[in-house]
Amino acid sequence: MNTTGQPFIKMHGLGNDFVILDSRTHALALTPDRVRAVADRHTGIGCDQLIVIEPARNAVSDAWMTIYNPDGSQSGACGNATRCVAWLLMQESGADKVVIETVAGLLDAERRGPLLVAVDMGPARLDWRDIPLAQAVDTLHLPISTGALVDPVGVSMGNPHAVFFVDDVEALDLAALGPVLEHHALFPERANIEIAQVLAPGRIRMRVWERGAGITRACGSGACAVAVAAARRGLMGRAAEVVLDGGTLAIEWLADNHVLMTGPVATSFAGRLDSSLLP
Ligand SMILES: N[C@H](CCC[C@H](N)C(=O)O)C(=O)O
Repeated sequence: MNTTGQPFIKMHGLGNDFVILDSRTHALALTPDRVRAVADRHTGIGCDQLIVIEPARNAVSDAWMTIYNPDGSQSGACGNATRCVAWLLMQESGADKVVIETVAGLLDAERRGPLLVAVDMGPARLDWRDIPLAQAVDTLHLPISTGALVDPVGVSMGNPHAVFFVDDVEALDLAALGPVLEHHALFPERANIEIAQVLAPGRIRMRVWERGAGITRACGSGACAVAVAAARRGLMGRAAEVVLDGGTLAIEWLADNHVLMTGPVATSFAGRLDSSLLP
């Protein structure tokens, strides 16, 4: 039983799972290699993202959050982890509202139930420069295709997404198509790839190939991107129930262009990292 290593908490949002570290209490020095070691599901703890809660960097936020993919890359957004970190901070303070800051901006989060959290994920970025894309194109119809996936919508929620609308998300080989599209030349910072199928008015099914992580059971920023893309394409209104492999998120694209995401959080276990993973 490791009693001296860096403490961690394992949490998930609809099966999108996280190792959460806290540098406010235990200073740590992460490198891409150490992120990969912790995230490895065979030789490490295993997670879709490694999250670090850091001291707030200004008076308007409660904490800073850094997001690492299991390949060691960083991301500007992680919706499911934001709900989990917000929940931890609210459990700590007893507050029902917190502000989390990331490299992409400030995120307001609010408790909606004992294990239910709403996050204002910030504005949808729709200009090609903000996705970012390698050239000036209409983000409502990106000029790329791979196999049966054609004509996606580009959206950033602080991280890049390409949303493809399809007739049946179960019929596509996302494991084969995802990595090709993630690394497409149109995406200088790569992209998260979503395939989405309208089930009914206000209800949409999606699956995701996450940048730097592969297929995950849920993607909060991806669900926001899908809801915005569907509204922009006129496929539904500005509120949607987004059904992911791991469960359902409620998304609303607000009149001020911010996107509100509401969904559950869950704790799995806590422990301390062996020094072989994080010296
Ligand atoms: N792979 C994503 C980060 C995690 C996003 C996802 N887990 C979420 O809940 O938003 C990226 O590189 O932008």
